[in-house]
Amino acid sequence: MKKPPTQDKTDIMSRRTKQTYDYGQKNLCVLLDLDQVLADFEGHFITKFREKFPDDRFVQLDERKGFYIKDQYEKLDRNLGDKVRAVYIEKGFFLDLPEIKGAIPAAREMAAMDGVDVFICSSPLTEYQNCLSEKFEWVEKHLGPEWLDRIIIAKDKTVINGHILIDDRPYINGSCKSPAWKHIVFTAHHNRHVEGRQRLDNWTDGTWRDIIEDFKKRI
Ligand SMILES: Cc1cn([C@H]2C[C@H](OP(=O)(O)O)[C@@H](CO)O2)c(=O)[nH]c1=O
Ligand SMILES: [Mg+2]
Repeated sequence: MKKPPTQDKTDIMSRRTKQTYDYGQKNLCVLLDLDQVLADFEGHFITKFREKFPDDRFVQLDERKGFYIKDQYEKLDRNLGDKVRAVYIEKGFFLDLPEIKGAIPAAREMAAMDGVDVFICSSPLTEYQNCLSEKFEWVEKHLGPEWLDRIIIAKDKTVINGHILIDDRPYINGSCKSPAWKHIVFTAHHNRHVEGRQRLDNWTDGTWRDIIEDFKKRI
């Protein structure tokens, strides 16, 4: 069993989490995905794509299907793949993502709940050059500098520990075949065809609180 650290060593730790070590109480660890859970990747993509390539065909949000935007556009026209990529690798794309409605107040409220630790768990693009630093900037801008300590960047989210992962990607695979977390699918146009999954549809109707309270009882 992990021993409670001495007072002077805990300074940074206790600032980051409300972890209680082995005093008999356990915190619920919630992993929040960033793109399409807190930040509106899909909506911003369409705006930028149409600005940059006004003469090209595009996919309306309510016609989106499948996780990768590029795959669907390439089915429309195989030359669109490079244009899609050019939109999201451009400097400023990730920084300028608007918030998903209600996500920021919900994340703040969740992090302030007793017995709950919240982390942001996001994958970088392989073309990380702009995306990686802009994810940190986005979090600092929208949630504040104290949230920088809560960012987990992982290409493979299956190896990350936590009780719940709220993520719009419907199938999350990786080297760990039975991840510690339970995946709650955050509803997006691209995943609404996927059936039989526990979901969170939005941050505005308060149902996220029921999910958190329910999981708190289960750990
Ligand atoms: C290429 C691509 C990336 N993304 C997001 C998912 C990842 O962020 P996140 O893990 O925060 O959801 C990030 C890198 O792939 O960009 C999409 O949501 N759709 C796409 O088509
Ligand atoms: Mg996502």
